[in-house]
Amino acid sequence: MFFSRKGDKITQAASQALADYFSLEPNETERWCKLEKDSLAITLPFCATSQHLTIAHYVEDALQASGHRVDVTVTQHIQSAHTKQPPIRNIKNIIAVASGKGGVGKSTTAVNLALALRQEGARVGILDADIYGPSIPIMLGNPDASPSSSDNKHMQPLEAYGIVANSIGYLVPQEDAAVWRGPMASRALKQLLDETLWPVLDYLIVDMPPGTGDIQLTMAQQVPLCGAVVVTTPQDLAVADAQKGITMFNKVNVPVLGLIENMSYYECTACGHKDTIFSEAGGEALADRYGLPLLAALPLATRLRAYADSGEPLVSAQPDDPLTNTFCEAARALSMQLALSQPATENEQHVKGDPISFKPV
Ligand SMILES: Nc1ncnc2c1ncn2[C@@H]1O[C@H](COP(=O)(O)OP(=O)(O)OP(=O)(O)O)[C@@H](O)[C@H]1O
Repeated sequence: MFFSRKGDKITQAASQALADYFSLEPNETERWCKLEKDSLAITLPFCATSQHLTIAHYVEDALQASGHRVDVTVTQHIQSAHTKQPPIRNIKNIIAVASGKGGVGKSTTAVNLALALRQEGARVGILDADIYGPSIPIMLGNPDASPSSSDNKHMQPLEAYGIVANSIGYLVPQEDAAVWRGPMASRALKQLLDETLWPVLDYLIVDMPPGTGDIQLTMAQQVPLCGAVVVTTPQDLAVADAQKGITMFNKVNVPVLGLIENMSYYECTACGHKDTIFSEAGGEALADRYGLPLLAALPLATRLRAYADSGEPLVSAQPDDPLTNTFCEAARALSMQLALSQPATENEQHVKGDPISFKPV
């Protein structure tokens, strides 16, 4: 009895410390804590590897302050969110990255976000469904590659920088795909999803075609999406289109997990002056209007474009760059938002294990 009451106190104090750390309620963090003899195991339901040590020390200090000397370990386990559509083999969570307007930096954001999720310890894939301009192959440095197939029915995804990828751009010349009508485009997306031999993935990021027309709507309906991220610039025109994107996802009951404002400002590399080229705070205002988290406000930065063009995105090429840190913060916030806002499914039968030919990265 004595021990169980003491154990309860330790778990309560740890839940409170975690709640303080993440600005949550203790009833949300209690289930992450498990007391085993003299140590406390915390299992986060989202990816945040870069924070594990800090969190462990934070909770240890809080426990010590309340008179408990306990070793704390932190790990993470990402579950599948429940979706209406049947899940895809081996993929726990599919997240669309979308934009109402073209050219706002959706693909650049999608690929860096995917790599940031990977840096935070998640197993990640990216599916480039942007039929109008599939740019992921260039950004991953393998534009001339194509997925191999041993049975002419299934494709091996390509691997780059610790993530796996498939793209319409690996399969058909861009001028062919760009003139596809809606049904062909959405059939192609479904095929890419179903016929790729995905290894076990915590997250598959889908880079959607820009816009909010029939093609995008059908795609959003056909894929078991557990959420979407909408990318916009602060400019009124882009924000108005991003708003249409939010409405589109609401229509098909896909929760928007957050917004990313890209090209928020330009900081002069010579004098440090900040210029808000595409207007100011449009993304923030949109996030406030819809009660959505603003996951990041990214500057217009030459190196973000240059690394993407060179075939190794910034997050992979420059792990210590402050912008990489911004992407990692956005990745942790996105992962946490998904874990806390959606019920996880009890049934993970679709997670079968990695294909024999795949060596986990
Ligand atoms: N924050 C940024 N700083 C500098 N350049 C950027 C930034 N974001 C994107 N770019 C550049 O802007 C161009 C368009 O970006 P990207 O292809 O990611 O946009 P998109 O929204 O996916 O476009 P599309 O509508 O064609 O799909 C690219 O050349 C990219 O390198």
